[in-house]
Formats: sequence, structure tokens, C-alpha cells
Amino acid sequence: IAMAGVAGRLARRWCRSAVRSPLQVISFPSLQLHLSGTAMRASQEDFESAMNQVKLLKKDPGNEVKLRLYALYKQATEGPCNMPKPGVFDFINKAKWDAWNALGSLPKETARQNYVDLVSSLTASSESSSQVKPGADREQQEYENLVVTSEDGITKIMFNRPTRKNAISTQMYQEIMLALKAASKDDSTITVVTGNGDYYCSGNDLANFTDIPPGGVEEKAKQSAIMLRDFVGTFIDFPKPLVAVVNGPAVGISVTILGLFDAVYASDRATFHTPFSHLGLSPEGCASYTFPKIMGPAKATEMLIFGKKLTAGEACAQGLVTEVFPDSTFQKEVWTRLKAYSKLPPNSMRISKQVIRNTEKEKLHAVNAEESSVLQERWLSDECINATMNFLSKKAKL
Ligand SMILES: CCCCC/C=C/C(=O)SCCNC(=O)CCNC(=O)[C@H](O)C(C)(C)COP(=O)(O)OP(=O)(O)OC[C@H]1O[C@@H](n2cnc3c(N)ncnc32)[C@H](O)[C@@H]1OP(=O)(O)O
Repeated sequence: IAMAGVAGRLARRWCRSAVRSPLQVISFPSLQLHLSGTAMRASQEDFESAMNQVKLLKKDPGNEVKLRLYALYKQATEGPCNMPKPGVFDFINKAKWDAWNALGSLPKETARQNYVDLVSSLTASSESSSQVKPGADREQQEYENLVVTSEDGITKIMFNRPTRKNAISTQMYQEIMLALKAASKDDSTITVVTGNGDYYCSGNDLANFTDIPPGGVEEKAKQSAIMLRDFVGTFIDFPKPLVAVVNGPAVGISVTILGLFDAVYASDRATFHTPFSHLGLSPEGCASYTFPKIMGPAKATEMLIFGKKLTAGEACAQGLVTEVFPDSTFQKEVWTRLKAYSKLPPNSMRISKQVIRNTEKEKLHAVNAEESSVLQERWLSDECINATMNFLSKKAKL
């Protein structure tokens, strides 16, 4: 408890001091490699101007960056660390000493250049993030079937076709891809996918197959396979922690792609249903690979071949869901947790995700290509056409 109190005070003091003086700022080790390679050409004038810019930063760059700035400033003005090492309980001065000492014998000119570059990167990122106006207003104009908001370091992509149980139309596939691509580049640390209304998502909009292009059904199947491959590929390649907040029942592709998320939180009202055989289809979203890996082949068979619908508790027991919450407290508990996670160092989270994902990326893309190509055939099968017609003519539901 005492340590937590000290850490809190430290953070508050550092935040205040960063805007007051470059002498009281603190580091970002991940920038070190990038910065050490830059040419040494910053003048004393550039350096002084950078010191002034630090005071004008609109956004607190965080303690690590402030420590880095402090260390570079000291190195640039005084050379290698010349202070006696502070005691272990003198937390602030010890952190500053460590940061400065870590620069070793870095020449003054290089430190000056690195300081100028670091400040310039901070100014650029604060300008670009202030141009992005987070919030529903801006996003509503861009997306017809999604609500995308950015707050507290979290970009939330919400399926927004509640009257169709958030079924994914052709346009919505495109919008989800666009929203994910934007989220991968924005300054949020975590991206969340959720649904509006009582459903999380009822999967592919079965009416998608009624929009036949001049090339006929074969052309439609071909276009759909390309779209599916791109759609799933966007999830495979997504670079930040991706979390599903499953607010209600999930069907079809909205379930299979959960295997590509980094965490899945579910309300106890949620169910997980992949009725591919009932629809004359076969698995997509890399589930033919991720599900057997997550839950074992026998359990995956029950879901993907026999179409067994799982409760949230069952999906959690089988490893598809991270944690289940009572519906009454679901939103509150999940968002409190996500807000805490969003404050973790973003670069570290992103890199950890990449380390985990990179070992499998090639395999996942290959599986995605294979599944999409098999489905291209399935969509033209009698089994699939009959099942789709039965649903659309209101003869069948899941
Ligand atoms: C191109 C890439 C393809 C990738 C391959 C993807 C595969 C899949 O995702 S397979 C799974 C496809 N999904 C389904 O088969 C679900 C079909 N829907 C249903 O069975 C039911 O609607 C329900 C169980 C999801 C919900 O039932 P209920 O609570 O009774 O609600 P309604 O049926 O009255 O739904 C309200 C309204 O929404 C329409 N709707 C719901 N889901 C879909 C859907 N997936 N596609 C098209 N339309 C859907 C439903 O028809 C109702 O419409 P109205 O009757 O006009 O009000």
C-alpha cells in the first residue's frame, strides 16, 4: 500500500514538473534506439526552442518520456552523469539518476539532437491526435452501420444494426475493415468490438446473397470469398490488443473471429452459435484452426460441425471466452477493467501482441485463404442455397 501511495505521488509530481521545466522530466527507453541513429546537427537554438516546446505540450507525454527528456537534457548540458547515486528509497531522484546514467558516454551533441528529435516527435503526435476529434458525432457521419468512439485510450467499434440483430451486411464488412484500419493507426491503446442492442451479432446478413452482380452467382461467390479473406485478414493483422465485449448472442462469423481476438468478455446472456452445417456452409474466420487449438478437436467439432450452441459459461470453460459477467453489472465491470488496461504502456502491449501473433501469422493467412476458397464453392451448393432461401422466406430460423 505504501509503495502504491508513493508511486501515485511520484506520478503526480512528475506530471506537474514536466510542464514546468525540462530539468524535471522523465524517459521513454523505446525511443532510444530510434533516436540514437539520427544525424548530429541540432544547434543550441534548436535545443532551446525544443525546451520551450516541452512547456507547451498539450498532452502529458507520460513518465517514461519525461524521464527520457530529463536524461537527454542533462547529458546535453552537463555530459555523462556526475551525480552521486541516490538512496534506494529516494524514488524520484533514483529514477532520474538511472535514466541519465543509462546514457553512458553519449556525446553532448548527440544528446542535444536526440532531445530535439524527441520533442519534435511529441509535438507532431500531439498535433495529429488533436486533429482527430474523438466521439460519436464525427464517427456517425462516416459509418452507417457502426458507432465508433475513442475515449480513455480505447477505440470502441460498435455494430449498430440492432433491428437486424447486427447482422453484417456487405457494406458493414467494409465499414468494419475501415474502422479497424483507422483504429490501428489512432492513438488509442486498446480496440474494443461490441454490439448495440440485445444481440452482439447474428453473423453474416443472409440477404447479402440476394444481391447478384451481372456476372451471376459464380461472380457473387467469388467477390464474397475475396471480401471474406480481406475481412478476416484485417483481424489477423490487427496490431493492438483487440477485445470483444460480447453483450448478447453471437452467431456465425461473429463467433469464429473471436479466436483472433486477444480477450473476450461476455455477458451471461451471450450465447455462441456456429450453425454452419445447418446452413450448408463450412467454418471461416480461421476457426477451423483456432477452435481445435483453443478447445480441443472434439469440442470444436461439436461447435463447428454439429452446430452446438454454447452458453457463455460453456464458452468460457472451453477457453473461447476470457471471463463471464452477470448481465446486470456487465458493462460497468468490463469498462472499468478495460480503462485500467488502457493505461498500460501502449508500445509494450503492441509489441507483446505482435510477438504472440507473429509466430502464427503466416499459418492464419493460409487457413483464411483455404476457408474462403472452400466457402466460395459452398455458397453455390444446393444445401446452402436452400438453407438461405428457407431463412429469407421466413421458413427457418436458427
Ligand atoms: C460474405 C462473407 C460471409 C462469411 C460467412 C459467414 C457465415 C455466417 O455468419 S453463418 C450465420 C448466419 N446467420 C444466421 O443464420 C442467423 C439468421 N438469423 C436468425 O436465425 C434469427 O434472426 C436469430 C436467431 C438471429 C434471431 O431471432 P429472433 O430473436 O427471433 O429475431 P428475428 O429473427 O425476428 O430478427 C429480427 C430481424 O433481423 C433479421 N435478421 C436477423 N439475423 C439476420 C441475418 N443473419 N441475416 C439477415 N437478417 C437477419 C430477421 O430476419 C428479422 O427481420 P424481419 O423479420 O424483417 O424483422
